[in-house]
Amino acid sequence: MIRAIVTDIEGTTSDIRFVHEVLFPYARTHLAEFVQREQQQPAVAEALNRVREEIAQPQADVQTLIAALFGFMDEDKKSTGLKALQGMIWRDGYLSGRFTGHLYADVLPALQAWRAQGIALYVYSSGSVAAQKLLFGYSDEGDITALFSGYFDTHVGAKRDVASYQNIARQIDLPAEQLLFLSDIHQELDAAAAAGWQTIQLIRGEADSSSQHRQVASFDQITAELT
Ligand SMILES: CSCCC(=O)C(=O)COP(=O)(O)O
Ligand SMILES: [Mg+2]
Repeated sequence: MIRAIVTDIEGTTSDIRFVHEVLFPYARTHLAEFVQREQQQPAVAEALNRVREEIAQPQADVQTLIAALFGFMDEDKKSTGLKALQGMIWRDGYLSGRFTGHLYADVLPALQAWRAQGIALYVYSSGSVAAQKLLFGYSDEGDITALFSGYFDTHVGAKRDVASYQNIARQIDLPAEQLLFLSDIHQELDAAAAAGWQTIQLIRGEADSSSQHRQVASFDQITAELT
C-alpha cells in the first residue's frame, strides 16, 4: 500500500522546456549581476561558500566563483550552490509575473485525488527547496503548495544515489515499500528502487527503452492504479 508519493519536477510534473528555455536562461542572464550585488547577504554568502567547496578553492574570489557558476550552468551540473542561487534569482521572475511554474494538465487533479485518498505528497528535485516552493507557489494553476507535506533537494544527497532515498524515507518516517517515487529519469528510479521504494517512470516525450521501471504517460494512469 502506498502511503506517500515523492515526485520529481523537471520532466515529471513540469515540462523540461520550461526549466531549460525559461528558468535556466533567466538565471543565466541575471546571475553575475545578482552575485556581485548580493554577495554580502548571508544566504548568498552561504551559497558562494558552497561553490568554493565544490570547486575545492576555499579562497576563490567572486569573479572566480561567477566563472565556475557559468561552467556549472553549461554542463547542467546539479551543484547545491548554483541551485540555491538560481532559486533566489527566479524569485523576482515569479513575483513580477514574468513567468509561472509550468504544470502538465494531469498533475493538479491527480495530486488532489491522491491527497483525498490520504496519501502524503512530497517533492524531491535538484532545484533548491526555495525554488520548488516558488514553482508550485506561482504555478500555472496558482498556489498549490498546500498539497505538499515536505520538500527535499540535494541537501539530502544526489538524485542518483541510493543513500538519498534512504535519507528521505527516514525523514518521512515510513517503510520504503510504502513510498512511491515518480521521475522521468530511470537512473534516479534505479536508486530509489535499490533503497526499496516503489517506482514509476513518467514518459512525457520519447520512450526510454533502457528502463526497467513501469512507465506511464501521465499522472492519470497512476490514479487509476491507486484506487
Ligand atoms: C525547482 S525547478 C528547477 C529544477 C532544476 O533546477 C533542475 O535542475 C531540475 O532538476 P530535477 O531534479 O527536477 O530534474
Ligand atoms: Mg526529472
